[in-house]
Amino acid sequence: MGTSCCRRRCSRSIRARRSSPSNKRPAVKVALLGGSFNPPHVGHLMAATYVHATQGVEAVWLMPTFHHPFGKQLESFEARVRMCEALCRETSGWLQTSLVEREVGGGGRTVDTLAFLVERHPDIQFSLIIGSDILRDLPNWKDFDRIQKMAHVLVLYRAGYPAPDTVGPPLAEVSSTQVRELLARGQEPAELVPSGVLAVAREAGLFGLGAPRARAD
Ligand SMILES: Nc1ncnc2c1ncn2[C@@H]1O[C@H](COP(=O)(O)OP(=O)(O)OP(=O)(O)O)[C@@H](O)[C@H]1O
Ligand SMILES: O=C(O)c1ccc[n+]([C@@H]2O[C@H](COP(=O)([O-])O)[C@@H](O)[C@H]2O)c1
Repeated sequence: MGTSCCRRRCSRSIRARRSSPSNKRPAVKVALLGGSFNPPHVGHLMAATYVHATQGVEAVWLMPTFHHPFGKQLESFEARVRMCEALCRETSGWLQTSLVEREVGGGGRTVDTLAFLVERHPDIQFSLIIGSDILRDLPNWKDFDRIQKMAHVLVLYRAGYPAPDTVGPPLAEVSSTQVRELLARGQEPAELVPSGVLAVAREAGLFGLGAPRARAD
């Protein structure tokens, strides 16, 4: 999948729109869900599904970070992309994985990614999904005001992080941190991570999976 695929799919709908007799058709709407995805989990899937089901967007693009702006230590970009692609396979095709953050490079700031996407896809109207836990970090984001000019920002209510002006009901109480902690204890987070994502993680030996476990005796 990846960016090229997002471009292909969107180009198709854009071409269809351009060949339409009316040029008053609304823009193609795409919601972006950026994240570490270390690993992706059912909370990401629920967030994307909620937005696709209620916000009138044709597609949701997962944008795994290439360089995390705050320097989080993560599994490799390629491995996280493969896990995101496995998450996307849980849907009928409206959820796609974008490699754009690798293409943009730099410090991994969302404003730069968004500016790049807006220029590349002038016919797409972007919205940006963030969970309400992110609100406390926003003062440290680069140019959040500019982000709001380029995209409609949708703040989803992440369970445990109530805030004013969130959209929708509280979403699943699950995090990648919790998943990593379970894996580190040798527990299978089968109820929190789709099996296809876990299969990719296992096959690639991510999060210590498949590594020899220390014996207590
Ligand atoms: N359970 C959830 N409900 C709603 N939004 C979520 C949920 N989990 C993640 N998100 C949102 O998805 C985006 C990407 O999240 P990220 O990949 O950092 O996952 P995370 O679970 O927060 O990871 P970590 O525990 O490693 O910090 C963020 O905007 C975050 O708020
Ligand atoms: O643009 C910024 O300054 C900025 C600072 C921190 C995080 N972000 C983005 O926010 C998204 C969620 O980040 P995180 O740490 O919750 O995985 C991800 O796409 C990051 O690139 C963006």
